[in-house]
Amino acid sequence: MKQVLIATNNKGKAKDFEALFNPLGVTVMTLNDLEETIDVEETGTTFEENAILKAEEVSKLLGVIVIADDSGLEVDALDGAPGVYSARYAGLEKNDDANIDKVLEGLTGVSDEERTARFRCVLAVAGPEMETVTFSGSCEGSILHDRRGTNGFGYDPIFYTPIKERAMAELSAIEKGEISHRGAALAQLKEHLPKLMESFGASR
Ligand SMILES: O=c1[nH]c(=O)c2ncn([C@@H]3O[C@H](COP(=O)(O)OP(=O)(O)OP(=O)(O)O)[C@@H](O)[C@H]3O)c2[nH]1
Ligand SMILES: [Mg+2]
Repeated sequence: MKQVLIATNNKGKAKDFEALFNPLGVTVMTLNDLEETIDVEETGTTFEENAILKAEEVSKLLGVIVIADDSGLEVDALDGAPGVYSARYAGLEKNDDANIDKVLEGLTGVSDEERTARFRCVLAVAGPEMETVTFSGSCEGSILHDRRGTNGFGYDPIFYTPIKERAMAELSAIEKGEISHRGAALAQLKEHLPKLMESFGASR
């Protein structure tokens, strides 16, 4: 069975990747499936820097090809925040619910027209004997006034996607993958790296 290792501890991302990879006959493993605990410090100031950092460090530790994902939400009325700090916007403990509250509070009194936002995702692929490569994707939408739906993770309950006319958290994982920043970045990866897809079979 073909397998790909995603250098993430985020179970929500893992589900997104499963929906994207499983139809291709590729199973997804993440850092949560390993016995050792690996948590790379994200010291970069861009999604790209952090994605490369996570991919290269985990690949070096395990000696296999890995994909890392660095992603986040940019809200225009908040000058692009939370951006690269999306996971810890409301505090170091990474609390999705508190992060959502902080975004909603920051947008108090902001009209529907001015609530534009986007998700961004950079995927970095790193492995022994290969140059690290990156692929990016984005997904435009706007921030709702209240939570809607229970699927997904992070800011999905308050992110409205005009393409699907629903909140991201109201979409199935498959539907999310069709329009998401992660789906778009992975589509790039697949298009440009058919060779790499073959080598996923050797990564275990
Ligand atoms: O509603 C959302 N739907 C998404 O599809 C999504 N993608 C990213 N995000 C937010 O951005 C942070 C990433 O930060 P991040 O890339 O550092 O990941 P992380 O720290 O959660 O896990 P890891 O991969 O680093 O182990 C996440 O925690 C979320 O708050 C999303 N929110
Ligand atoms: Mg992180």
